[in-house]
Amino acid sequence: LHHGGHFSWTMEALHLGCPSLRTHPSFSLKPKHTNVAFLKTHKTASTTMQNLLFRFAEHHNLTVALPVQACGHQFCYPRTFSTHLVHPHTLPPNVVTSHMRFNHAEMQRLMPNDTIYVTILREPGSMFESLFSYYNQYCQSFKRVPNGSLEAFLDEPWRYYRPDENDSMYARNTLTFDLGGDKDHPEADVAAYARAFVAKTERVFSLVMIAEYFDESLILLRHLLSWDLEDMLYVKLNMRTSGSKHSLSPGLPAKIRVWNNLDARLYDHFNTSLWHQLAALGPACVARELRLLRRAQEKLVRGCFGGGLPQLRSAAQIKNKELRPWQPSAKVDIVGYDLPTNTNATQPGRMAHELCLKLIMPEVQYTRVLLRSQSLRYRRSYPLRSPQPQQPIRSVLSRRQHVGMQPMHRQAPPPGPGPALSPTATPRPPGTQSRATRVGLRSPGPQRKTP
Ligand SMILES: Nc1ncnc2c1ncn2[C@@H]1O[C@H](COP(=O)(O)OS(=O)(=O)O)[C@@H](OP(=O)(O)O)[C@H]1O
Repeated sequence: LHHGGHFSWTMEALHLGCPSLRTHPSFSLKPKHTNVAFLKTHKTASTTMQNLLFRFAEHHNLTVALPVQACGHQFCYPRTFSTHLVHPHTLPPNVVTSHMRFNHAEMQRLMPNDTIYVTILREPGSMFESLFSYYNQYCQSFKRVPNGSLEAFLDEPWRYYRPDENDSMYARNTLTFDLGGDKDHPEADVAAYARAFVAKTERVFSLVMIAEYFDESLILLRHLLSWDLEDMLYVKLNMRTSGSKHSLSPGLPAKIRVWNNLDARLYDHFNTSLWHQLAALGPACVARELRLLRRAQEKLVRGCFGGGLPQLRSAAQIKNKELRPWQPSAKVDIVGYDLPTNTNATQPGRMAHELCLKLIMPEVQYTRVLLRSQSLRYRRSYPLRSPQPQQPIRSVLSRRQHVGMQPMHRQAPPPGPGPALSPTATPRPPGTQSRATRVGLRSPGPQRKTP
């Protein structure tokens, strides 16, 4: 997959008249941009995107900033991101992509100066329906609603919604919140606030992808980062079964937009700007790249699964535990995939099997695998350090906070003891407290997969 792809892909694209390739004939020689911060927003196809970035990072031997174990697989969301939430074995990073509440200043301290910032948004109607279904057992605003009715919630949202309680960020303007904004900005000057917030987001993020146009967004991303076609391949992750989805009755999408007014403005703005960027690339170029991308995708899927995509399965049906996606509650089915048992035999070697496995590996497991491999690499590069007993989390944090005031990307990995925070811990079931919670590191809400 990774042999000769860049050349043939670039030659094909050259025939398309893609402007960036015409004006930069040396495109194929341009090095890939490898410092990327992807803000993983909620329910926006961000897990599919994260998986693509994890695979890219592994393939190119890059470092991915991952959360300290006390944060789980995300940077202690919904706390605002801070560099002391980054695992020391994952420094200095090239890529960051785990869930966080965005904080530009802290990201600048963490990431190299030439980092390209990317995020993804989704149409508010389908996004809110997904949030409402996924978090119906966690988010109090949703739990209060009789019969779990989305219609009832949207008829009188203020009856059920409490802006300051745990998990309220899933119930209103979730995108704005994830981007670091004020989800409950007062109505009086909300239009001015929205304009300023959109402008600020545009200044920081070089590309805002749109979930409905995922492949088109990937093409823009490919051009932005000078990546290869092979780097953009994916299979969809973290989908609900059709039985877990509710179609929106007429009138609901409009109510959702009013309730999530800041997110709706963000979406409208960046959806328009996505199409401007695609127009600048040229419709013929985009159409051809889409065809090439999808053709390559089919080839990959055939290679991995011996035909089309394997049948989607609910978590309980998936034999390999490493491939079971996290389930938010008994009421929602998140589907995943199983690798055919004969994959090893049909592939030329272990690398291919590994690639197929990673392609469908859910977020929680992949984060754990990556932390383990990066910790190993870290220890190998400092072989003289002797193993130390586990330190209390508070002292680890104070050491890292002490390291604190420097930009982290300019530092060597901090010397000293081995991991105080084991990379092998499993995610905690909802509602249970970790030791870190008791020392005050964790977020206010219960520890679980996506929140
Ligand atoms: N490639 C692509 N294109 C469009 N949509 C996609 C794609 N991949 C995943 N999905 C859909 O994204 C939803 C899951 O989003 P996230 O992975 O961001 O969710 S999470 O917050 O990390 O749990 C989830 O939506 P719902 O099924 O409506 O819940 C997925 O079906």
